Amino acid sequence: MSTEDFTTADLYDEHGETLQSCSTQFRSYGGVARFSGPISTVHCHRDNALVKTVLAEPGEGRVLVVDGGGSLESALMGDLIAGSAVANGWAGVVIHGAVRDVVALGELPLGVLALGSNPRKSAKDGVGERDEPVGFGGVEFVPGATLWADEDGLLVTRP
Ligand SMILES: O=C([O-])CC(=O)C(=O)O
Repeated sequence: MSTEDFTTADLYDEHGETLQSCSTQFRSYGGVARFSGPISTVHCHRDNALVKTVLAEPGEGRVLVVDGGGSLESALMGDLIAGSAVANGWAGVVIHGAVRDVVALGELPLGVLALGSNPRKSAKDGVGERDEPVGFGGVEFVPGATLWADEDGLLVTRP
């Protein structure tokens, strides 16, 4: 399914509870509000080295789901890492945490959902896990599952 021809409400009406619906109220920071793709994950806490590494790899239309534990104490992505995601073909990034450089993020052709923003940067030690299931907002985000996001919210196929 391309990123232009769905709405999450129509998907829910068609597929119902075969889809998981995320109750976390994200804010959209990217230049693209509607996006979809297979999930990859990073789990980290106030350290974004893994986020940078993963988004520098070929995205092939994937969506990176970053579970930052909901911390708003420092940003897990700014315009440079997001620009790398665009250059490498990622469809979007969903961050259970904070971003920064929000004006620049809004000009990028990338879906970006986050809880909030903070100008403070994160550590670069590379502590965290990648491509393990993560969960928030009542949804289990399993690598390889499909995520759809638009102005109404975020849906994920059930594992
Ligand atoms: O480097 C960082 O920590 C995040 C950032 O500001 C960027 O991606 O531009």
